[in-house]
Amino acid sequence: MSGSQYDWAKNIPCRNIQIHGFCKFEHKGCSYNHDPALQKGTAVSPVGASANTASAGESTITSAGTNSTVTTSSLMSPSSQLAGITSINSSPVTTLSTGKTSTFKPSVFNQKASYSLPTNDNNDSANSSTSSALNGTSSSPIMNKKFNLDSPAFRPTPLSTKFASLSPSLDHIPTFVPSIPNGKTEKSPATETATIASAIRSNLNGGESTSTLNFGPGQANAGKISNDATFNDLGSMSSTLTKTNSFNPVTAPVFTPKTNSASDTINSLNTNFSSHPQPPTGEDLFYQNTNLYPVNFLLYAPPPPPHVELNKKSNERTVDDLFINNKLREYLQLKNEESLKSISNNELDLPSHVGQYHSLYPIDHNFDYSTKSFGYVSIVYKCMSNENGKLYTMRRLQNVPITSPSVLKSIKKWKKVDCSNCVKVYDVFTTRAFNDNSLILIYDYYPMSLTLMENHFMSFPGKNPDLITEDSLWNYTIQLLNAITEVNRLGLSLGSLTSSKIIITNKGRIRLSAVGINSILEDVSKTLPKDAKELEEAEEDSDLLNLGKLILFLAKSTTYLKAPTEDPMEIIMQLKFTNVFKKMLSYLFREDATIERFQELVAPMILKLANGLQNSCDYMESNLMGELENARLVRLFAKLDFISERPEVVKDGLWSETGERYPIKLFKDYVFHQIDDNGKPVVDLTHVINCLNKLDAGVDENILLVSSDEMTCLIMSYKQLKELVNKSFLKLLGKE
Ligand SMILES: Nc1ncnc2c1ncn2[C@@H]1O[C@H](COP(=O)(O)OP(=O)(O)OP(=O)(O)O)[C@@H](O)[C@H]1O
Repeated sequence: MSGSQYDWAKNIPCRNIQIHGFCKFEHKGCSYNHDPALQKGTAVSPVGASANTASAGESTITSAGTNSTVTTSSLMSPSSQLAGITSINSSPVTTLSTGKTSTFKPSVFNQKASYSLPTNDNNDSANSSTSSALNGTSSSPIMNKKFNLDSPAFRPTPLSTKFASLSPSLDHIPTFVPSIPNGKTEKSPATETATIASAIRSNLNGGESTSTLNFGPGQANAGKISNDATFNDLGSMSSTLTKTNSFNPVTAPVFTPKTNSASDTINSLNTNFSSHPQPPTGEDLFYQNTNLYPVNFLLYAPPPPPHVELNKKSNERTVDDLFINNKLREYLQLKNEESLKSISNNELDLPSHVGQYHSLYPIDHNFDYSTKSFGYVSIVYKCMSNENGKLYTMRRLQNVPITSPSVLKSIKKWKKVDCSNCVKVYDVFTTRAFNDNSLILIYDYYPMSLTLMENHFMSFPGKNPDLITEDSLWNYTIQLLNAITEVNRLGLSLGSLTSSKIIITNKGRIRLSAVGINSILEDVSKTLPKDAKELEEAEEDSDLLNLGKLILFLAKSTTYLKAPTEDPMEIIMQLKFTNVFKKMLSYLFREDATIERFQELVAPMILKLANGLQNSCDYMESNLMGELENARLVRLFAKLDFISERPEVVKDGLWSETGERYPIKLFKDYVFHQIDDNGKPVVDLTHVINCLNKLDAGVDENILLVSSDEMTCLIMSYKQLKELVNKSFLKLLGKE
């Protein structure tokens, strides 16, 4: 390589040094300049070469609480190194660790990180240096000769003339318009672009613009854009904006989430069986499936994933274990949800009140009113008493010919029935509130109940009919025997037992749902001209026989009868159940059957049932115990909140933040307002419950309480805190 040939390069900094930090051809003939003085301040500094990064190895990240000193180079990503981060400092705070999350690090928010970004000057100078070299503005005469401003520019020959006439200005470049599918209205690209732009603008401006977008069904103004499939995505995106901007809490429709929960199933049944199904309104369509999940039942205690549950050691607990069993909780919450359902009176043309009862809500699942269990159309509502605010079930029998109030007298005796297998009856009266002559009976309300008929023979969305097994039939028999025994003891008779008048109020728990009606209707029928023979036949059936008929009806539905017959004994012989069961069932059809003898017959099974019930009681009690502990903590929460941050005593030096009760405020910060190393809030229920339990017990364990500005640090024991809390609370009550 001749020295004179590459003389022009001797003032140009070598790019190898700029890029790699060194040039391996420096002494092997590279003609570019390797002088460090010239390199500095010209191009982007290579890693480790700048003054900033030279000190990087000494800078530290001081993690509050851990006091760890870590070299920046080991922590920083290459990009941050390039960005020249020198140090992230925060004042170190040492705290006492009382658990895995009990390190309070308020200082993390106050970290003042100093960043040293590469300056534009450097880049500019590098660029200018490079470009000057390329543009030949250096003093090299050779560059001037080879490549200068006067050199002809490269102009590619256009392949087509399509764009030749277009202006190079950005404003004049046409928008890309995808080909329009068949059948779609064609719009000029310019119109579309303008319309989209105006639509977005109108949405962003809170819909002030005159152009309207229609993104959801039921919107009054069906805009022109919404019909165009090209804008569907844009529409769905912008609909959020429109909805948010135009939301008015006063006029907004009440949102009822559509869920897959059991209660929803029941709800949907109401719709499915309705004889006059209502077409969904625009709002219904809009809201449907917006919330596929039931109300946030798991918001505060999600169940652990199955693998965690499986691998849990006997001494380990999850947050889930601190609360009532999830399935039980969900079930109870669904019941609560069902109890709270309501409907506007106008919607179903229901009276606003019937006597002292108001807020009627139909709970029938079967809207086929042609089936008349009692010879009259019967409709069941949930209602609320104006007297005590409790929920009740109102059964309405339409057009019962009651001529005298004396026919209602029998209810007095029925009110005395206090049996766990009978729904308690409270009241009976007649009303014209429904614009007819209705007989009303008021019963206890059991949310989410299904009749035996519904449970075993009907399928609802999300629920198939439950299988009838020998065990379930024993269960029903014994529970109904209990009801019969109690009713007979009071000198009453149940009359016919039908599967649609027995409700399942809990797993395997059944209750007679329409007690007393038969007695009233019998008295009513006595006031009417009646065939004497009919009356005789009605008297024949004993409660035991009625029980036998019901159990036989349920049992025979499980078996295919080879020889269809009406004779109960023959049917029982064909059943595929144990002989003990068959013996029990056939006894119910004997004329000499007595309750006492029947009770003896089923005694072993009663013991089995009693065992199951006691186990169930124990399970419920253990859940109750857990909730008892939670209730204790709720009271403690309330106590703490009653004491701290009271506005009326803020001027009281002793009570306010800087006064005697200051540790309580700091303790609340310690429990609820911790943040982790990254400044993220620590949401750890275990920590909260640990701390509150220790406070409640007043343990002799010290904690460090630090104010958020780190100006105050207190070391206190839970014992001292408990004394302070109690003292403050008594003072608040004026008892100190
Ligand atoms: N005390 C009650 N508490 C809660 N729900 C009840 C109560 N009594 C009845 N129900 C519910 O009301 C609904 C209607 O009950 P009803 O006795 O009218 O049954 P049905 O199948 O409609 O019978 P029918 O065809 O004879 O009218 C059932 O789903 C039942 O579970």
